[in-house]
Formats: sequence, C-alpha cells, structure tokens
Amino acid sequence: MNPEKLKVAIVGASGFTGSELARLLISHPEVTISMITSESHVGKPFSDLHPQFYSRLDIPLESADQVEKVDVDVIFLALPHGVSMDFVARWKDKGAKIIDLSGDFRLSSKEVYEEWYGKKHTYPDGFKTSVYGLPELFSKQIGDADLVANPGCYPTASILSLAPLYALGIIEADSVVIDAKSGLTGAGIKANATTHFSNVNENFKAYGIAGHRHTIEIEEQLGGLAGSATTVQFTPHLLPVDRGILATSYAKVKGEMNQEKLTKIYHEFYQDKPFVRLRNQAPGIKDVRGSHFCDVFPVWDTRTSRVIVLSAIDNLLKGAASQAVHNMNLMFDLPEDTGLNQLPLKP
Ligand SMILES: NC(=O)C1=CN([C@@H]2O[C@H](COP(=O)(O)OP(=O)(O)OC[C@H]3O[C@@H](n4cnc5c(N)ncnc54)[C@H](OP(=O)(O)O)[C@@H]3O)[C@@H](O)[C@H]2O)C=CC1
Ligand SMILES: CC(=O)N[C@@H](CCC(=O)OP(=O)(O)O)C(=O)O
Repeated sequence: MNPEKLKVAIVGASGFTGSELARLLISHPEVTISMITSESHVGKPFSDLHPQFYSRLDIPLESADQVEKVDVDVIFLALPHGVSMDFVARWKDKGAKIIDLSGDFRLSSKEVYEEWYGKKHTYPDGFKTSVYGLPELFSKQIGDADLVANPGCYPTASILSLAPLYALGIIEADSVVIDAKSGLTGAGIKANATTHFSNVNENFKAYGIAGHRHTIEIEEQLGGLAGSATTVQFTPHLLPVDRGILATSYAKVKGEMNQEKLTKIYHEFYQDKPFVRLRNQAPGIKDVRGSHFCDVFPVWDTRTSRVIVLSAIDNLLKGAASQAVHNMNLMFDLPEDTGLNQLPLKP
C-alpha cells in the first residue's frame, strides 16, 4: 500500500451508491480502499454481492463497527437518512473527514429536518459544521470542511439548472416550477411495491406531489444564492429506466430577457466549472450516463416569456457517488477532476 495514498472506508457498500463509490475509487490514483461495510453481508466478498468487481475487489465486507479500529482519512457514508447521523456523531472526532451521501446534514437546522423528514434528528450539532457539497457553488467551503453533506440527486439537477438566475437575483417570486424524472436506482437497492418491475415497466408516474423532501433542499440552496427565501413547485416522477435524472425547470425573470442574454448568463456562471456542460440542444439522460457531467440547456420562450432549463445527470454519479469523490478531491486539495473524467456510456 502506498502510504501517501488516502485511505478510505465506504460504509454501506452493499447498496447502489456505495458500489458506485467503490467503482470510482478503485481507479482513483490517490486512493486506497481500506474498508467496505455492510451489516447484512458481513464476511462475504464484495464481489459476491457486486460481481462486476470479480477479481478486482474481492475483500470481505465488514461491520461498520470495525471502522472504529482502522486508521482512515475519509469515510463515505452511503447509508439511508436517519442512519447516517448516528455514525457522524460517533466518528466526528476520529480524525477522518466524513462525506455523508444521505440527507441528514443537508438542511439548515434540526427543526427544518424534522418537519420535512418526519423523524427526530439526534445530532443537531452536525448542522453547524456541515457544508453543502455542491462543488459548483461551494468549492472553497468544501475545501475547508470536515463534514460534507453530499446533495440529493434531484436537488443537484434542479439547483444547477437555476443557480445562474438566482445568483443574479432576477427570478420572479413564486414563478419556479421544477418537473423532474428519475431512474429507479434513485430509490435504493431494496425493491418494494413502488419499484417492482410490474409496477414500473411501461409505466410512468409522479410521486411525492406537493411535499417531497427535496423541495426544501432546493429552496434553501436557491434562496441562499439569491439572499432571500424562495418557493419552488417540485414534482418528481419515476421513470422505467435504471439510472438518470432529467429535470425541466420553468421560471419567470425580472427585466428584459432574450436567448442571447440567457445563454451568456449561463456561460459566464459555469465558465470554470468543468463538469457542467452547456448544451445547444435538449440533453438526454443517456448523454450523461456513467459520467460526472451535468448537462444544462437554457431556453428563452419568447411566446410565454418564460425561461425553460433542461438538465440531465446520472443520479448515481453526479447525483451521488462522483459528486462525493469530487468533494473528497476538494477536501484534500487534489485537482478537482482526479478520477472523474469518464465519458458517458452510450448507447
Ligand atoms: N440512489 C441514488 O440515486 C441516490 C442516493 N442518495 C442517498 O445516498 C444514500 C445511499 O443510497 P443508496 O446507495 O441508493 O441506498 P441503498 O439502499 O442502495 O443502500 C443503503 C446501504 O445502507 C446500508 N444500511 C442500511 N441500514 C443500515 C444500518 N442501520 N446500519 C448500517 N448500514 C445500513 C445497507 O447495507 P446492508 O443492508 O447491507 O447492511 C446498504 O448498503 C441514501 O441516503 C440515499 O438517499 C443520494 C443521492 C442519489
Ligand atoms: C427515484 C427515487 O425514489 N428517488 C429518491 C431520491 C433519492 C435521493 O437523492 O435521496 P436522498 O435525498 O434521500 O439522498 C426519492 O424520491 O426518495
């Protein structure tokens, strides 16, 4: 083992985002995977659960309790919300940086969390130190953080679609509608009635209408950019595909607007952001599948005087695992694109 490499633990490696983290980190030049955990599969070789790793990552899964005993630089928590918070509380003084993929530390306070997640928060001090891990907006703060709250998948696509306009303070109050669609892996590895093949195959359905927990995450971040609270209408849908998110955002803006001006605003905002690709045609989820890109296409509709922004990401990557690796790169002062330059898989 190269002692100069970062030693990482992936907690929750039996799940979808945990295995995608392993796939990215196994070929990251500055990382050694020291430990991977699962409570349901302790002792099994990782490649038994995820055969794509056969002969490349066969180490056994261990219980998360074992993380206490190893010296690691970074801990990735790929756990459900409500579970991560206890591990963060346990390991906050361990001397490792923590990147939490769950929603446990993304919001502004215990009160807001409990209202939107409908469960008690047991480590509210974490809200004081956590940094929202969206590198396009907070790279400096992420660089100084010990605890990063990796954004949700829908919020990543939604916030990046509207951030340039919010940052200028030109969004008309109460005008924003975000209509988003996700592939099934967004729901995690355990099947349930909603994600059962028979219920999703050749079907397409909205859920979480007027109350999905990502609404407040989007509102807090976009409101923060504008410097005043904002309301958005957010509706998620389940697509019968395995991965990918397409968000279509609509907004009214203050003052004069046209396509040229809109395109310029987006180019200026994202000019030094290597993983946001401004497109000149509507992006599809296959254009970003398997990659860390967020493809964004802003359109001015002269007829309705509305901005329409399409944005596409891979929910497991830019929406979760590759975003977490991007955050790790920033936290350890590595070039931000290290290990993240995979081109999309298509078809
Ligand atoms: N899937 C996605 O597209 C995205 C997911 N996220 C978030 O990332 C996190 C992980 O998501 P995902 O990988 O999809 O989830 P999965 O359901 O696929 O995996 C969750 C993992 O958590 C482990 N786990 C569950 N309960 C416990 C527990 N009490 N103690 C220890 N480990 C536990 C499971 O391990 P085992 O059962 O083996 O013990 C499993 O490995 C979630 O918070 C999710 O909301 C964020 C953005 C996008
Ligand atoms: C398709 C699907 O079910 N998606 C999940 C969101 C996945 C995600 O990003 O969730 P967290 O905010 O919990 O991390 C959902 O709507 O609950």
